[in-house]
Amino acid sequence: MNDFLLRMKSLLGDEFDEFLKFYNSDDFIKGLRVNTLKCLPEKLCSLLDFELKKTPFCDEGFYIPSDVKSIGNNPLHHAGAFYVQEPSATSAVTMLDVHEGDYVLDLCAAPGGKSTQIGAKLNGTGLLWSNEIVRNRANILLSNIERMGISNAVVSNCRPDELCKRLENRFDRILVDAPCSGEGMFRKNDAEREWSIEHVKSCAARQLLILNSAKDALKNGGYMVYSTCTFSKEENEGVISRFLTENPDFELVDSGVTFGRPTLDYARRIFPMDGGEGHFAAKLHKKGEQYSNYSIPKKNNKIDSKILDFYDSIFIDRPFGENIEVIKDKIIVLPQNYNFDVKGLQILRAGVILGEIVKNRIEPHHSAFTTAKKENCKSAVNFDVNSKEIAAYLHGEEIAVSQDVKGYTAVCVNGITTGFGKASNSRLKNKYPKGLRILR
Ligand SMILES: C[S@@+](CC[C@H](N)C(=O)[O-])C[C@H]1O[C@@H](n2cnc3c(N)ncnc32)[C@H](O)[C@@H]1O
Repeated sequence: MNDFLLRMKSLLGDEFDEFLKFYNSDDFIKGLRVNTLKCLPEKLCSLLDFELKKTPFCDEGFYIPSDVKSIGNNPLHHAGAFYVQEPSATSAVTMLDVHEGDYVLDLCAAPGGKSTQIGAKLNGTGLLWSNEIVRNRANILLSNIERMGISNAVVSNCRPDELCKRLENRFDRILVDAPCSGEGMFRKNDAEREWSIEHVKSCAARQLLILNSAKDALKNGGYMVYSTCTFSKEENEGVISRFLTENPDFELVDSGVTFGRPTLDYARRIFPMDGGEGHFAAKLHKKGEQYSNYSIPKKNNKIDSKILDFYDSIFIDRPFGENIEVIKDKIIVLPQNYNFDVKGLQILRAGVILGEIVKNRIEPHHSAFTTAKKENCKSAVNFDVNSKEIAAYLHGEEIAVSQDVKGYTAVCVNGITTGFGKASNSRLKNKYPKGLRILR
């Protein structure tokens, strides 16, 4: 038996044999989370051709049958109706208990499973700040935030210490889904061959550093969830115990959930026997009274009437608000609550790109259409998830539309915005970004 399994045996005692059954099987536990910004669970269940079964870890989480293949190519996935997410990975945001209006920082956010879950909970209110230290992973995070239609997010590519010093006392809730030794993923990718106690210890040290950075950005009275997808006690319990010793102004609190099993009284561990591949999460409270969010002075910046005309020519009721700024060639609608001094920080996106200025003209941006609801689009075409038209659109082809559809037009799958095209003479020119298209 290898060192990893020996440790699991001592951790699990009588339950080890049950764990081994999962470990030795090729069928791993698969799931998805419905994105309530774009679709309700009942609607998704009625549109997919396989059965969804609820998980215990979050209201929007479902198991999918292990033989379901290529779900990422489903048009509803392209439309952001759901996020493919290992079921127990949704537990940490449930424990964070985000409320509408909260300012939430997700410090280790790529590829964005938990950030997009937080974004749905905020439902366009408050602010989501998603940070990822690795640049190419931050780009993937951004693309998922766009696909899931989150209008009130900031995506940054910063070191946690640099970022949190600049954002001192600004957040009601912080998630630290820390880089870890990933033991909960071993069954999937045989990474246990790379397992070593030195790696576990270096992950634990790095996690403590990240938590000690994150604490500065949390308001007094705020809550922080630390989570990993590993089983080792040097990470998880070890990191939480050391953090609490070093920071007496923090306490471990009961998150009120019943999934998985308790550890350190209030933290939760999830093993495959509990219905997920494996997760650990602990909720911390920063003592003190919580003060309310800064009131945002209404900006009186004069917006060029050409920009407003463009906005109104494509969307109804200015769905992303009017906090508009032109940065280089991009017209950006910033989140309403974006009042941060970001000089020197690597910000990839704040809010929604409404359009780009190309040779004195304004062209709409893909993310504006994925974020708007169909009802807010002046022109929209709608196709069924199984239609040949939506398949053609996602492949990058031109599609036939009725004669009366004209100009920039949202393309929807069963009423959910996926992208856009430009219509004339009964044809819709494809504007689905090349990097997102399904290859033949
Ligand atoms: C467990 S993953 C996050 C998964 C993400 N929360 C989700 O739900 O999709 C941890 C992330 O931490 C990032 N990371 C690696 N080293 C880091 C460091 N020193 N500080 C902060 N983040 C780091 C990794 O690039 C990775 O994207």
